[in-house]
Amino acid sequence: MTNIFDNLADKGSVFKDKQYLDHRFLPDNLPHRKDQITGIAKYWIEALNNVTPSDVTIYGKTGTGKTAAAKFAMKQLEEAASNKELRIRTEYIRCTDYTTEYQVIAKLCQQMGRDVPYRGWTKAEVVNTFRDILKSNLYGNKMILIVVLDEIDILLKNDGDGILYTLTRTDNVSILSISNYVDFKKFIKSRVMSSFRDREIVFPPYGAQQLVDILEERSRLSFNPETLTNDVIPLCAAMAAKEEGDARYALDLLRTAGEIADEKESKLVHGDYVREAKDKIEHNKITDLITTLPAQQQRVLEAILNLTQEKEEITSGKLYDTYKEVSKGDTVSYRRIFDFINELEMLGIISTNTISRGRGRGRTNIISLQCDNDILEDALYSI
Ligand SMILES: Nc1ncnc2c1ncn2[C@@H]1O[C@H](COP(=O)(O)OP(=O)(O)OP(=O)(O)O)[C@@H](O)[C@H]1O
Repeated sequence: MTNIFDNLADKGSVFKDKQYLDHRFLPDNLPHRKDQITGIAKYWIEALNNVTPSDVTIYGKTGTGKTAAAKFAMKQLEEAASNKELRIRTEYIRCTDYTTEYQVIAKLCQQMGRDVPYRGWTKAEVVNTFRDILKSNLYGNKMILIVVLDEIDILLKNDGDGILYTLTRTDNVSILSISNYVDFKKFIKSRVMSSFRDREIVFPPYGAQQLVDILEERSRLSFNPETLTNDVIPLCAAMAAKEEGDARYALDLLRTAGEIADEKESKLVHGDYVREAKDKIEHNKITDLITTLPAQQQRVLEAILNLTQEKEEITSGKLYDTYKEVSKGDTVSYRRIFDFINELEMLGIISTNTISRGRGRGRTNIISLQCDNDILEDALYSI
């Protein structure tokens, strides 16, 4: 009997190797980021002269290549250092995974070979262990450690600026911070700012033509030859350029369009599949967002959906009445509904508009849905 996997594997694919479209893949060449990578290298070159480099901060919107450029520079520095037999270490931490100072320092200790638990010790014990590791490497040349803190804004928001205080007060440590927000320094108090004299590098959004270059390079690695029709890459690039020049979104569009071609058993990826891919990505994004909302918030959305389908004008009073019906007695207070409305508006799922009813009759907030009814319905009823 033939194995079920043989049949599926035989179907053929437009992909040669899909891993090259994965977010985690680090290409050997990053088009249009030479200036930024050279910018990092100009500060880090100090390490090759056995001097601790200045701290560096890189800013840019999502998908502008900050992580990729930082990792690329790390690899290059390690290579250059190994040729010179210098003791330079670079350590990368994603602050969405390690959200407190304790966790970051513990992770650094672990990455440098010391078994430190993620809880149970005091902060002082972890920090002392970290400093010991750095000192114990101090024979011959000193060891320079470059710590890359990706999405540092999350860490600072969650746990304050203690991490920067500790790292800036540890000898031979240089920090590279990566942030999506230019104003992340509002989380840093002056006692820390005085020793955190960072150099800043900005990553601008990619333009459509730059995204074409990036996609062309990645598609050569990941797709079989002559499987993309001419309009596919320019379309992905144009759509992603509109979404604030986000290369990650451009790659997602390209990969999803390829997957749609495989699903349809087509030997070619067509422009139409890119449009389908856009809807599919949007659909998945909204579904993910809605399915992870707290249950009461989902009931509020269900009430908004019901009223929208009945073509009702949605005021907060009417919404609260419908919400009570939907949630069958298990309700939150009328006041709490306003917090929910604000949160849903921040997520971009709904919008509110204040209108005046005419003299003496006050002002009313009208709520409207900002996402497709069908997508919302699918998401709410799939929970
Ligand atoms: N110049 C480039 N050449 C090739 N691929 C790129 C380039 N810039 C970004 N990419 C790719 O786009 C994706 C997103 O890039 P990256 O993660 O570096 O963005 P980011 O700015 O760190 O985004 P975020 O702030 O969301 O973390 C990755 O898969 C990366 O390999």
